[in-house]
Order: sequence, then C-alpha cells, then structure tokens
Amino acid sequence: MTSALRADGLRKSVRLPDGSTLPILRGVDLSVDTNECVAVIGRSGSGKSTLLTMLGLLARPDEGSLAISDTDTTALSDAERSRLRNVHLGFIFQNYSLLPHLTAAENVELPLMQGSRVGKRAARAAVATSLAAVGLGDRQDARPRQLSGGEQQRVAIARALVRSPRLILADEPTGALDEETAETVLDILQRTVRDRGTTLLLVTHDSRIAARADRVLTLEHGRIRDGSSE
Ligand SMILES: Nc1ncnc2c1ncn2[C@@H]1O[C@H](COP(=O)(O)OP(=O)(O)OP(=O)(O)O)[C@@H](O)[C@H]1O
Repeated sequence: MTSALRADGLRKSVRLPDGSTLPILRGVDLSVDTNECVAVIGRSGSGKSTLLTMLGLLARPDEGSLAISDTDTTALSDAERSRLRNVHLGFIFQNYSLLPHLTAAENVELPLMQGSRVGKRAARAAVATSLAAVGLGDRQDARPRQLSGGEQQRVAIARALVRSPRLILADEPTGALDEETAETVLDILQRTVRDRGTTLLLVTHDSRIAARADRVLTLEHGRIRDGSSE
C-alpha cells in the first residue's frame, strides 16, 4: 500500500484577542493509504476544519510533519507547497464555493488554469468528462443559481476531480443537503473517486455519512483516535 497522506504530531494553536493561546490540534497522527476513503468525525469545534486546512497545505502547523504522496512538505517553500496543492489535491467545501458569475463548465475549468497551462481543447475535453462523470454533461452552461444544491455540489465534485488529483479533501461535503440528496451526492463522489483511483478524506459531523467510508477516525481533544463510538 502506498501512502496518500501521513501526518505526525500536528499541533496548531491560535492566539485569542486577550493574548491567551487556544490549542486546537494537540498532536494529530494520521495515515491514509492510496485509494482509501477515510472519514474524520468530531463534535462542532473539535478542530476538523483546522485539520483540513493543514492537510490541504493552506496553512502550516506550529509543529509536526506532513507528507502528501510521500513528499515531506515540512521544509517546502510556499511556492512549492502551492504547486503540490495544485497538482495533487482537490477540495470540496460544504457551501460548494462556486463562482456565481461563471457557468458550470467555467467553474470546473478553473483548476486547469492554475499552474501548468492546459491547451484549450484538452481543457474543454477534461471539463466535459468531469461533468459527465457527475451526471451533469447536459448542464455545462448553467450558472450556479440555476442549479439545485445537490447539482451545485456535483459541479464542485467535477471541479475537484478535473486535474485528476491524488487526494480529495472534503469538508462537510453533504452538510448543506437534505438526507436523500446527501446520499446521492455521496454515491457520486465515492464512485467517481473510486473510478479514478483517487483517495478521499472527508470531514463530517454526520455519523451516517461517515459510516460509508472505509475507515472512520474521531477527532477529540485535539487528537485522532480510531473508530466513531463515543
Ligand atoms: N482564528 C481563530 N481564532 C480563534 N479561535 C479559532 C480560530 N480558528 C478556529 N478557532 C476555534 O478553534 C476551534 C476549532 O475550530 P474548527 O473550525 O476547526 O472546528 P470544527 O470541528 O471544524 O467545527 P464545526 O464542525 O463547527 O465546523 C473552535 O473552537 C473555533 O472557535
């Protein structure tokens, strides 16, 4: 098994306005194998989003090491971290984070315009393939406001997949959806990820959603433990 992600001893604190320090992550150890689907659950405020921000190379931990696809990120410059993020990582957020003035196809194309440039024709083909994979091949020209919540999240899945990243990080991907739509969107996310040999780490407070992952980890008191039981 190759490793998609390995975190050792991640610590992160924030400084509060009164000058005190609030520890959020107190030594997180986490290892995810290639092709695995892992869910991280935890109570509100347990630090799930903070953890994803570290794992997604959007912020640096105060201490600890993090390897993505066997590349140790600890000593990388900001530019090298951005490159690794653009090439290897895809992101899905609870609120979809689509740009409202762009069509579905234009939103999905955005990651292809970062870093290494892809030719127009190749980009169009990748966008069409990605939107078809989430069942929206016929909605390429729709703008976000013309799409339902579930459809918008499917566009976001297509956007996360368009560069064929090795690892997708999803923060409450079904959090804004009703139960039935959440199941459908998760089906699509898990199928497309599996078809492309991509690893998925999703954060959720919903134990039913988490139960569909290969493995469930709980973030509690700033550390990870195996399993979902209280
Ligand atoms: N910049 C900050 N300044 C002060 N407190 C912060 C800051 N960032 C996060 N926190 C606090 O750290 C804790 C963890 O926040 P985080 O958003 O990571 O939790 P979460 O598990 O994702 O929560 P939720 O499930 O409610 O989204 C919370 O108590 C939050 O208020």
